[in-house]
Amino acid sequence: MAIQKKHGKGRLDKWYKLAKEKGYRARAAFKLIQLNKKYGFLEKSRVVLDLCAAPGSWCQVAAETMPAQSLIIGVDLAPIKPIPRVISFQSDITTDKCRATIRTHLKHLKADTVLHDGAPNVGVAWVQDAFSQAALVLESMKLATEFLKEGGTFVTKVFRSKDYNALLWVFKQLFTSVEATKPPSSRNVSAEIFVVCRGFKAPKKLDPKFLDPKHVFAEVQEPTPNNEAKVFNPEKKKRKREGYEAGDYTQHKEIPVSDFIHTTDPIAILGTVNKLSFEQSPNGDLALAAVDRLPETTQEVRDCCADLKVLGKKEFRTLLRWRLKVRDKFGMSSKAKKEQEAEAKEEGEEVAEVEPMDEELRIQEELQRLKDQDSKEKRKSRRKENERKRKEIVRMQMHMTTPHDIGLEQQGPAGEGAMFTIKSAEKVQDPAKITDGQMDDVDAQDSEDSEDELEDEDSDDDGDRLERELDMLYETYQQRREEADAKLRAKRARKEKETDEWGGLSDEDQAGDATDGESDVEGGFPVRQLPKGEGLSTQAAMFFDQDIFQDLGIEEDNDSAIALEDESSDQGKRAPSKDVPRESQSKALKSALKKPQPPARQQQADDASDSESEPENSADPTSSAAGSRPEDPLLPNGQLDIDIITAEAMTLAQDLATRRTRAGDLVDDSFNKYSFRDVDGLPEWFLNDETQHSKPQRPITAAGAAAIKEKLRALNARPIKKVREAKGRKKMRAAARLEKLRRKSALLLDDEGLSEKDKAVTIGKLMARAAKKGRPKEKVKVVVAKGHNKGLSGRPRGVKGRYKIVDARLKKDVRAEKRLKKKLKN
Ligand SMILES: C[S@@+](CC[C@H](N)C(=O)[O-])C[C@H]1O[C@@H](n2cnc3c(N)ncnc32)[C@H](O)[C@@H]1O
Repeated sequence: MAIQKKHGKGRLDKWYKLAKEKGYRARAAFKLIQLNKKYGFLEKSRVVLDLCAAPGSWCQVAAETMPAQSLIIGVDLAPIKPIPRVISFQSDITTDKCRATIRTHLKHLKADTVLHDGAPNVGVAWVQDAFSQAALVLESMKLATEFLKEGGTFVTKVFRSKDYNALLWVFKQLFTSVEATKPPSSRNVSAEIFVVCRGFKAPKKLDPKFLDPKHVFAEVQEPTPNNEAKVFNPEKKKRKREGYEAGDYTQHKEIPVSDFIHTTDPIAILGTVNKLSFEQSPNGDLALAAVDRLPETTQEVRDCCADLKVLGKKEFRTLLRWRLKVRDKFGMSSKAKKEQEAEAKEEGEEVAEVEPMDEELRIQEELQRLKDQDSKEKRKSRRKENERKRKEIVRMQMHMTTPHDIGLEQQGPAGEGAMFTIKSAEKVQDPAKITDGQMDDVDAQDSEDSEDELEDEDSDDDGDRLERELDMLYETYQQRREEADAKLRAKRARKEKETDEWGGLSDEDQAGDATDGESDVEGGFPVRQLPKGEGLSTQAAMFFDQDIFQDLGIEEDNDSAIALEDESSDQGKRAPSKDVPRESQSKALKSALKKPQPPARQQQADDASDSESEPENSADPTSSAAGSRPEDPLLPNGQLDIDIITAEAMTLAQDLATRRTRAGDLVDDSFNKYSFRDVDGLPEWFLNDETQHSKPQRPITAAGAAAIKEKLRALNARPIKKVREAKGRKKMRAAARLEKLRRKSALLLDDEGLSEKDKAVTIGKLMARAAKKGRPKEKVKVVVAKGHNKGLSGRPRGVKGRYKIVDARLKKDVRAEKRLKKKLKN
């Protein structure tokens, strides 16, 4: 049998060495020291009970820290070598004998603090270890409740297993404050955590359930299983902080597809399992074979089932939808069941009804069913209402509605029985009907449809629920990613800022809307008025009046618009460098280098994709070069202050400089197939995923890449911040000295009592002193008076600069004196 090395898991770490150095019997001593440093319970305690104390390092710490004359009792299964000021004995803390012995030692006293660092004989299997440790904790708490005084403290070690939350719950019932902490000396690889429970409530009658392992560990469960972590972050699961499932010690999990179809919690399966298998067992599985042969079981579904750990949200959705379809086919969904019943009724078949044996039981069941139905409906309406409110708030934040509108809606026009609802309006294919006042048709159709709708709602219920669950999990997952990733957080903040900054409809817009006379109506659609007399030709004005140009800043910057107009209309006829004024060119270039503003949604999507790639990898050179600043300020010399940081941007800049590309081409290029993707109504998760790839790939040249490399090299060659700061400080001090000197010299010059010569001499001295101050202090060379330097009166041979002759004996004596002083101090 292999011998386990004592230094496995890095046991001989710094705490181990420190414990040896300080004379503690175990490195665990530092855990108590650190816990006490944080909560300070030992200094206030006069009586401490240390359960599971061997070899005794916690007792040692307690004896050191607690006031003199304190009572410390330590107990363990293993013998504890005597420790001064500590009473120790050997016993099992789960036995009555141990309890009796403690009582005899405590006499009439109660403990201020009960410590428990117990660990059962570990190494059998994680599940058993974790469970028996949790049970031991409960036993120790039993003793604590018996011997702790009111307001006392209980410190215990707990393993983070699935029983952890149950234990915390019990502690919270008995103590006013419960905090879990992991001291630095506790190894990160260890699942142990320490719980400090303060303010023992000392209830007169203790509910025995609190101390019953069967009750505690069976009843108190984790409130909600963290399916999100399972679905979107399978790696997290590997850490096994929650502990392994009983009897499940393998990493790879494979279950038959039929289990996935049958389960009531498909998301949990998707999160925990590696593969859904279509393979038949030796005895054959009919359900599996049927699923395998269904036309709905496409190759895509099979591929998805083969490895669940590599799937994204889209694929999970596909699997969930497929499951619903299969359940429908097999008559497992509520819709299918209803259909079957209806068919049976139609055919005049008698639907077998099982008479309940007991009338009372039947009534109870019926009541329960009605209750369930009622609560389901309530939940549904609450959810709908919440969703509506959320949307309303978003609309309000975007100035798309006013609180007044909300009030109106709440009062009812859009609610039940309303004369006109958008929903009913949507159902009418011809909007003209509504304008003609033919709402009767609408209502009739509405009432007809309402039954179908109800049925649809029922049948889609399962799918909706699962999709909602999946959406929620995805949202939480995104939030967690944002929390962990500062870049994503910054991106989200920027997005929010953009949304906030949108000022809604301006007064002008509204005024424009109000004055009908100014906008022509053609075929029922308002036609935008062309800008008049702004120096653009009518054709150009119409062209630039398109929505996509609205955010380009062309209107604000008339010159650049003219330059662009010239370029767009005269392309090929003349080079802009010759005919367009230089200033206009620079402005056109500026607006070209600014990221052209595609539709708002597209830009958001682009932003999202940017956040996930490093600036160097960004495929949009204009965004990575100039996109970091909202405005590109001009340098004092009038040049654009654009920091080019990517090879793509550098290539583009070089192309622009050498006229291989013109600003106009750049603008044209920006309107590519990616700019006008129709993203309306697409879910956020899809956009997040898709926009990583939906962007143009711009070529880079070797020269561009080399230039960026050179730039980075120059950046890296700069001195580090500390050095630059030190140099800056030095410069500042020199400037201050010079200023002082200048002031003093001015005073001296004004002094009429001094001759010109004296003034010159004094100023010369001042300058010499100031120059000397700036120089580093010259080191004094110490020369020992021995050998040929013995008895020497003058500069020793070969020594330049400042020197000091010292006596060898004196040197030794001074050193010895210092040593002695230090020793006495310690
Ligand atoms: C990690 S050690 C305690 C170290 C101790 N706190 C120290 O500082 O030296 C865990 C101890 O729990 C003890 N133990 C486990 N089960 C016990 C039980 N039922 N009764 C008493 N002690 C027990 C073990 O004998 C072991 O010495």
